[in-house]
Amino acid sequence: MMSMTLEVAKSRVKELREQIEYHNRRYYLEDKPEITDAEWDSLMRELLQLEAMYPELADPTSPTQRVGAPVAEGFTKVEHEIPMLSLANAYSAGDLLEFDKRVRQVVGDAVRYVCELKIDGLAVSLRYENGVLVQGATRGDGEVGEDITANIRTIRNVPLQLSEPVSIEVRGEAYMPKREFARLNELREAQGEPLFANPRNAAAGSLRQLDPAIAASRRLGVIVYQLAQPGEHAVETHSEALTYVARLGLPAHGERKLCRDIEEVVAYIEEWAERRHQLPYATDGMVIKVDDLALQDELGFTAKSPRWAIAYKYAAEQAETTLRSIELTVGRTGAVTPTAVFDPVQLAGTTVSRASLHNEDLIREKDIRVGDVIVVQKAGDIIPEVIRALPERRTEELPMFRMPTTCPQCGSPLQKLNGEVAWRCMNPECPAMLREGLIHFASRDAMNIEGLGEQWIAILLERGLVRTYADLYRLKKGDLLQLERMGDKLADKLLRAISDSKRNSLERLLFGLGIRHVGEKAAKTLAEKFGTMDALMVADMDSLMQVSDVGPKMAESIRLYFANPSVQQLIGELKELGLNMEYLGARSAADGPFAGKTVVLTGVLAEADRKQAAAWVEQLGGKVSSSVSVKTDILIAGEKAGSKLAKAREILATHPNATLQILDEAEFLRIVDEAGVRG
Ligand SMILES: NC(=O)c1ccc[n+]([C@@H]2O[C@H](COP(=O)([O-])OP(=O)(O)OC[C@H]3O[C@@H](n4cnc5c(N)ncnc54)[C@H](O)[C@@H]3O)[C@@H](O)[C@H]2O)c1
Ligand SMILES: [Zn+2]
Repeated sequence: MMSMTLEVAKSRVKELREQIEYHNRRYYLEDKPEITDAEWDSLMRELLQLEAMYPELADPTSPTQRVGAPVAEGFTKVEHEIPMLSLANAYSAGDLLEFDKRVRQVVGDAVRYVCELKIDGLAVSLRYENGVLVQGATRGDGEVGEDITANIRTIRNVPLQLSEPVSIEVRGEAYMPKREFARLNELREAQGEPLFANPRNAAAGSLRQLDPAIAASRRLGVIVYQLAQPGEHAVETHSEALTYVARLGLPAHGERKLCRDIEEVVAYIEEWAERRHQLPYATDGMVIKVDDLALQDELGFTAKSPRWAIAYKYAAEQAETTLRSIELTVGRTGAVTPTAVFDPVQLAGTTVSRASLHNEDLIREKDIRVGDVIVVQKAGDIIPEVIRALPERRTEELPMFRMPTTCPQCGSPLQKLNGEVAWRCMNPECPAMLREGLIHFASRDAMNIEGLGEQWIAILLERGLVRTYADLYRLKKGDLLQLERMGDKLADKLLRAISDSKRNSLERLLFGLGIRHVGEKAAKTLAEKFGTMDALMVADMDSLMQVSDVGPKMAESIRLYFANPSVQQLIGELKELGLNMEYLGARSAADGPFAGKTVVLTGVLAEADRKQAAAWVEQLGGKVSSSVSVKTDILIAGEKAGSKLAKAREILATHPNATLQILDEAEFLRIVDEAGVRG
């Protein structure tokens, strides 16, 4: 690079800036990156090096000098009183030693650092006035962000009210837990929707939405890592600021350590290199911050980042292995998905040997062939993916991958519907589709038949006890008792769960049937708008498309589905078997805002007695408990709340990771009213 002429450098710099701008738009605005973070980082590093070598090429509009991207259309803008900046990066212990040297040159040797795991989500600002949440915003370009208050309110661990009536702004990382990311992508794949590249993009894509119902349906969390104006709150160090923030009831960053020197920092980074994969959220590094706020002030900022902090990035974990075969599986919509099967490798804490290849086009684009050396990594720390093959390592000519023309399960011809990349088995009786379909039908978000998991479904199919969805409701105790490992009690329990599911509201059945493009949310809207299965079955394209969220693709798919005589027969049978075919109004408990939460009531409520309030909590999915402990999720505190409220505050102050949320009566009633369970 040293021998590069200015002309060559200039054109390379231009090219890099254009590429980075392009990828920034894909990443920050569209939440759909095309390249990996490591690839982006290397473009950025090259640009930084060139700009350092050729100062005459400096430009204040270069992406090296700017944060993020401007606000997307449709959002209200929020001006940040204090800019929300990025962080400088370190990739080695050497980089950290240099950072330490620069810091000590300015502030002297008595400096302590706080290390915090770098959560891979998106930065958000939360503003409280007199203890009440008034605004949530994205970082945007650092100066102006997007107003996402309505979405932030749906995040369960963000308190709507603090334990003290203070006015503060905090910053934190909004993230999608790894398991939720996996669940969401599975659902999207099944529905033929594009996948999110990683939890960060999924979180950003969920929060940067104009409809808060989307964010609400995805289980996001926030971890607070900064108090915006610590000077106003009588704290002298960053550590104290986070302790204070936790005392207010905010989810302060808990995975942190105060280090005496940079060597201790390096050791802490090592300590977490592997362990971090066990955390419920994805992390991509460690943030190192000068703890003393007065020293932070002395160090100040560059245009893009604070001089008192640096982000150490762990190397993206990739491994090379050999592709042994490409397996084909048939999903519940009939789509045939190729899966790479390779020699087992250690990756981000586990051994992996399989990764989805999604579709034939992708395999051809990446020219992946059985026998190739391939590079694999885990997207967002959780889902294994094949990044590329290394054709230069081929020692012999390998055959190109070819999709079979018939279903690997039932032998019917495969078809490609217009515009789609997936090949599909169109045989409605294909056993593979039925198996996947039943798993989905019984799942928690669909008919919620507890106990009827993948294994029992496989056994029922194998024994020929079930051939259609309707057969589930025809099962007799005698049938079940023939099965191995099926006891009397278990059989009763299973039959009761199956029978209970008959009473589900229409949306669960609609979602469970697995109509293409009809997700959980669309099922709900359709049930609400049409009221009954009969009305929906005869709806024409026009009336379907009048429903918000229903586009031509979904409307078409619904029409086709109900036009199918075997579907009509199935619905008829389900009706005869006593399944409810109507929308039952208010949300069912398992979707309720308190679903899975342990709730404690205390104090006096003005508008409801304790018993009534408890009934609402239960109707909305919560479990009422009488005492406050670390396991409590929500405390509803009325007037004159005493020892339970004190206990809750104590827990929040002493457990930085506690997610306990304190609601007053007004907030509680607002949730109850939004869910429509109050008369
Ligand atoms: N793949 C792509 O196309 C593409 C495009 C643009 C950016 N990127 C990725 O984004 C990065 C640059 O983005 P950036 O400017 O947001 O910088 P960054 O993500 O490297 O670092 C700054 C951010 O870290 C976050 N953070 C997490 N934990 C934190 C903690 N404990 N304390 C402080 N901050 C914490 C904050 O949100 C902060 O804004 C790149 O390194 C790259 O990985 C990728
Ligand atoms: Zn088939």
